[in-house]
Amino acid sequence: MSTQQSLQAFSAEDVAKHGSEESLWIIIDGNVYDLSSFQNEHPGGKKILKRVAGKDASKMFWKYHSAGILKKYSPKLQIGTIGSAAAPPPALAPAPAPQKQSTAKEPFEAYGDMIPFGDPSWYQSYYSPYYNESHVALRNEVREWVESALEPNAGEWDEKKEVPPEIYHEMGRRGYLAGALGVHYPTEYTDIRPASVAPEQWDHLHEFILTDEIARAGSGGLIWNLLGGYGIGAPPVVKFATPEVKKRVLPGLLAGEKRICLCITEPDAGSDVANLTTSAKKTEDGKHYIVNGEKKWITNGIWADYFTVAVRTGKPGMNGVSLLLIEKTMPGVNVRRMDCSGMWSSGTTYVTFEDVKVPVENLIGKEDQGFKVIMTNFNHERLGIIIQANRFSRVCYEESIKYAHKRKTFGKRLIDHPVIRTKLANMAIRIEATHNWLENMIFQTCSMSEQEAMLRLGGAIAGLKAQATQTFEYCAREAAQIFGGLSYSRGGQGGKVERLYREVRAYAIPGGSEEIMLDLTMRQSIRVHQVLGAKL
Ligand code: HEM
Repeated sequence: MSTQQSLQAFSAEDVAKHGSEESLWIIIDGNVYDLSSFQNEHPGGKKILKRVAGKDASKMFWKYHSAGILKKYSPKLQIGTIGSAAAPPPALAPAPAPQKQSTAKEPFEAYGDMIPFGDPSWYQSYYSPYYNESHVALRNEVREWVESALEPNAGEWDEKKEVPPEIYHEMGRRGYLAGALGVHYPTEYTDIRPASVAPEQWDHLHEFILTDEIARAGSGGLIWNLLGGYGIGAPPVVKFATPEVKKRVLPGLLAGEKRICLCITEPDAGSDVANLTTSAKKTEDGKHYIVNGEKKWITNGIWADYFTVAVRTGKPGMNGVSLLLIEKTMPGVNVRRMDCSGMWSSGTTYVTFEDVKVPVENLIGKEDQGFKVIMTNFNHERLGIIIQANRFSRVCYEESIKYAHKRKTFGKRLIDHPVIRTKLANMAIRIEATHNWLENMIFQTCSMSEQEAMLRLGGAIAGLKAQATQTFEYCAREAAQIFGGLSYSRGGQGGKVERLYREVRAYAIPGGSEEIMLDLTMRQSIRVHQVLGAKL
């Protein structure tokens, strides 16, 4: 295995001497790869490599692969570069770190590959009122990690239905878990600090950037593995658990050493939360609850140490619901993996509670007032879904525009066909509309109290969720059409699009289905605006 340190400088003539099966070297973009051993395991076949042995194979390589392949295989196969310097290849070069202060008058330097609409506009040197240099620094830090450690492996992990636990620990060590709670950065429960942002500066825009950049790996399964259970299961504990429980539970959770999930949905109660039936009956001595019931589609359940569970402690309807922190070590907690059409590495789980004895100290918030706790979770949960769905739409668009520049049909590139440009434009206009509204909403949450945001933004965020998931569905479909057969087989150039297409429903249904969201948009906005003075 070669490392970046041991790269050597070669000339084209040196490479030409290795043009046989016994010693098979090729050049891609000025870098030299030794494929002598790899040729037998090359998924595209051995013969095709022999044809370019000893030569510059850049054109052929880019015809059949996307950039992630080089990132994944370079450490193993790259032995040098053409010319003098043994600099890291472009695909592995660390992201430039422009650190200019932004004001509404001065945009940041361009970042990323500048594909039109391929990144949020403030990455591409457009003016924005929202961001400062700490956002730039975090963006660069996260992107570097995602591009080197996550994106090249996302497909493999999804097929295996498992992300190495080390990656989750790394989320903790980097302070990303602590920064993903929809609240201030909780320095009171952890000594971990993010590398690029002072904890007191950390705001909802940082969390937005963190989620958006991780979503760029193009796998809902991966991002739900890392943030799916935690991002909705941990905030109620942070906000409403007793000080003793917080002290005992939070340090391990924030460090990524322990895992948590949120259990609300049941086989018979999804968006209709007020009708859940999992029961929690108090023992006669008043010291415990005995919990019985089933929870379904629980993200991360199979790996969870803690379960934030909605239970019925009182009368029917929303005023009889409470939240309990149930622990894996308590007898009677059982989990089994569910088979779903997508999100494979997210660990979708069926959880059963059978006579689980839970100390009353594990109550989160007040008895029978769990519905309020659940309500305070919604904006954060939905904004997370929106951020991810919109970046996935962008990934579909970005993959498509790149592919459209290399694939030729009827004698010209796809991008030269007006029908393909129209498809790309229809994707881009939806993505940009969603992103701009999303930035505005997150900016509001930075400025409003949580209570105010819950009341005033609930309707708009519900509408934005519907818009984001409809956009995702649209973009996944259009990208699949552009990729043709490549989006129907798993892996390879259309791999991200194939996977994302299967993940669309995981965004349009949970966290409030599109139908419920659209209705809520109007119901809640009308109610709030009547209070604010709308004459209707
Ligand atoms: C560093 C060198 C190379 C590596 C690491 C590599 C790796 C791979 C991998 C992992 C795949 C599976 C599909 C995917 O995940 O994209 C693949 C497919 C393929 N490769 Fe390569 N490859 C290399 C060079 C080349 C070259 C130079 C050619 C052509 C001369 C080539 C032609 C193909 C073809 C035709 C496929 C099948 C594409 C399809 O299924 O549509 N590869 N390669």
